[in-house]
Amino acid sequence: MVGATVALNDSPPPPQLSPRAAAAASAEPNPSAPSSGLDIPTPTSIEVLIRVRPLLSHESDEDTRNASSCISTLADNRTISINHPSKQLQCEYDWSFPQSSSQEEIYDKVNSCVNSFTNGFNATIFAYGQTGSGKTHTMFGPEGYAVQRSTYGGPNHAILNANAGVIPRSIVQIFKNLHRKDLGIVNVTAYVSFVQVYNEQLFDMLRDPRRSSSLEIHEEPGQGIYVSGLSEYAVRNAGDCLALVKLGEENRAIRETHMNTASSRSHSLFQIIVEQTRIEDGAEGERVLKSKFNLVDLAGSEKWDTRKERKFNNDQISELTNINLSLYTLGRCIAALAKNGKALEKDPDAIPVHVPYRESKLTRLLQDSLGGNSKTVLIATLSPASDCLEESVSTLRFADRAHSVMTFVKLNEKRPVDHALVQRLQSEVARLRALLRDGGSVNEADISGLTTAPSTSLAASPDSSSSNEALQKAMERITFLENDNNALRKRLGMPELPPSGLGGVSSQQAGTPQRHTPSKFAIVGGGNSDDANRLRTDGASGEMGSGAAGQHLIEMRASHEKLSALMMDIDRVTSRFFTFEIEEEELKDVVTKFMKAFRKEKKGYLDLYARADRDGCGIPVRGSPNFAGKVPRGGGGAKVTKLNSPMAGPPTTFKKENSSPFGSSSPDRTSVFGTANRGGKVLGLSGAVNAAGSVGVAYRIREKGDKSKGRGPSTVSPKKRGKNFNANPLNNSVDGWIQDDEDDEEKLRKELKAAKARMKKQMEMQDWLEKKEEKALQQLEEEENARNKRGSWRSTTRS
Ligand SMILES: Nc1ncnc2c1ncn2[C@@H]1O[C@H](COP(=O)(O)OP(=O)(O)OP(=O)(O)O)[C@@H](O)[C@H]1O
Repeated sequence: MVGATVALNDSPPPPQLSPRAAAAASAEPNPSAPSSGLDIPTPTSIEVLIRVRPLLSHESDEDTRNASSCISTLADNRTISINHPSKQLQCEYDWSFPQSSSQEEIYDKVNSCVNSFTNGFNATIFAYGQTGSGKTHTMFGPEGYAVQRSTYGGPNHAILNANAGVIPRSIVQIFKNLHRKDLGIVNVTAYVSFVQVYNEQLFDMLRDPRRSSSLEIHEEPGQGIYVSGLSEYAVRNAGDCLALVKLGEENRAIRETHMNTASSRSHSLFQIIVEQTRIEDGAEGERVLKSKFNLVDLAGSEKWDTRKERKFNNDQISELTNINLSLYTLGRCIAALAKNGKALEKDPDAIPVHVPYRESKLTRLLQDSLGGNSKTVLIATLSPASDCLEESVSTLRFADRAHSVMTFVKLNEKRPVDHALVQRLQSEVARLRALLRDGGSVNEADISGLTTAPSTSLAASPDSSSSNEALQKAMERITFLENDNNALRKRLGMPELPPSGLGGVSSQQAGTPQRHTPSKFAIVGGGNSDDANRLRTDGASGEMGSGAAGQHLIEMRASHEKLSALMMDIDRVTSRFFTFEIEEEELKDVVTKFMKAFRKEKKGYLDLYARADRDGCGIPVRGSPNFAGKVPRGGGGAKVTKLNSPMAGPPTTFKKENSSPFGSSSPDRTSVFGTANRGGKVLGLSGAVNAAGSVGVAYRIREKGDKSKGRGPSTVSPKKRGKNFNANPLNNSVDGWIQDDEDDEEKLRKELKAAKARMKKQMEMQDWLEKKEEKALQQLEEEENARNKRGSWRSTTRS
């Protein structure tokens, strides 16, 4: 359990909050801080909140369950206390909510996660707990929680009732944030999707109420994990979003069980993706942020009760088995991730154990949230009833493990190339070249305005040796600018320019105590392309000038190229794994090999930087006072912008249909600002409402590969999408096609037959699962022991 835990009875001694976890928790990125450096993943532990709901009347009813309340929270708001004749236990988490907690109090504790999301970080909030323990109540609100939608659809018109849960509250906060004037947001688009995992199959909750077309999960480099075929609705305001939540809830698989009159039989994932462009005061150029927010309401775990077995029909058996199976896999993933976190803490080169994400749809869907790039909060819900004690302890154990899991949070930022800056750098290089050719000296004023370049003083001096020194520095500076310029050109997709040669001198020339003239430079490089090529070749073989910076840059460039090649190799082999061309073992072997080479090369690269720094080349290096937080690339201290970020987005395009029944089809209606304001000023909010009074929300569909299509709902063919597909999610009546009853009956009969055939197996599986869980945990222990003995292999906890 987190922090100090007092074990009162038979519970094992509590693990303390690890130093690494504590450090990581304090190292959590500050979303409102300037972006620089936040694209470096920050290890952050999953935040664990526990909520104990009140005892319900049917639980305490003497004629039915006659249960008493045996779980409470202590005044420190962290400790959960179990007080039952068979078990006494106290354990501490990040926060524990007492039975009397309001929905608002719960939300207040996750609000920072919502703010992180709107500031460009991926975030996840998920509710876990026994069936009937209050997950849906916490995430959505109790049945009938009223959310008023505005006719105008502005964020402040979405009025929540006090019972509204985390999801509706988050939505309102998200749109409030996106409309803040001080964040420099000039354009923003928000997409919403809602998917459920029912019987190990994925269904679109917004367009497939009858669960007729199951969807597949895919992963592609640069895009992460996504559900192919899932509709993503472009929402303009909180009102749109809340209407979709409500619709999705209506389409969720629920059933009355002995524990809950409306028990969710599927795991649901409500996802919001926000793509925003910001232009901040005083910042160079615009930033594009793209972040994902996952709000997950899991189906509840439930023990197989043999006394009630007879009352279960085939569907129930199938649901229960699948729910338990996926939660069991979730538990194993959490256990493996927790082990990896602890092992890495002890030994950074520890070999991670396998995390079985692929063994269930749920864990595959949540892979990023559990061990990837996401700030994650777990809300574990408990019933205080004495007859739920066993399940409650099991939930607490799960929560405890979850807290040891590290995710790696980073800002999902893309800084589009600033063409003006490139132009300025190019003309700066040209100007410096001209100055040198004319035999003039270069002084500080000549290079003003280039804040990212090395700040070498180039004051002119009548003394020939110091002027030679100044010249040397000027040449180093030119090399720097040329490299920087080429790095920018590369990002623009433009061909690299050959080195002019002005930035490098031979050892002989460097030692010449005379002012360099244009003709001298012509000997080295002279700006003509042949010479430039020669220079590059010479440089690569180490003959290029003895100017320290020139030499360092050549070596660093070579090292950088090797590192890039290794990264590409790793990327290639990983892609092959995801396309099932190679097995996990092979992946591990190859990656181990590459990582070894990579580490070695990286060390050399950092050493080069250190040497360069020592030699006074003005290149910031880790540990030196001028290091800004990351190793510069492209041969200098210029600010590095990560273009190859995972925010490349799904392979989708957005298309609007003129004939859309969703009201206006103006091209701006997908923007939260509702205006054609890309890069311009915000003109206001769009609040198009169609004649029927339902807000029109267009959507796009994620497809595998790059054949994505955006569609207007009116163009979707019922046959293509399945006959029960609801084409218009916000129209309450299912518009479209008429059911073919006979076909359905036949289909149902077949399904029933198949379910019967599976039933026996599933019941056996139930027993087998419990045994397997024990075995898996034992195996993890063994693996950890073996790993401690074995050599070193460093990796992340990602599977
Ligand atoms: N904090 C709470 N205060 C009052 N009632 C609550 C609270 N939490 C849950 N309940 C009530 O308990 C019952 C079960 O809650 P809920 O449906 O949210 O459970 P669940 O964990 O989502 O169950 P399942 O996994 O079966 O879907 C509901 O009637 C709900 O209104």
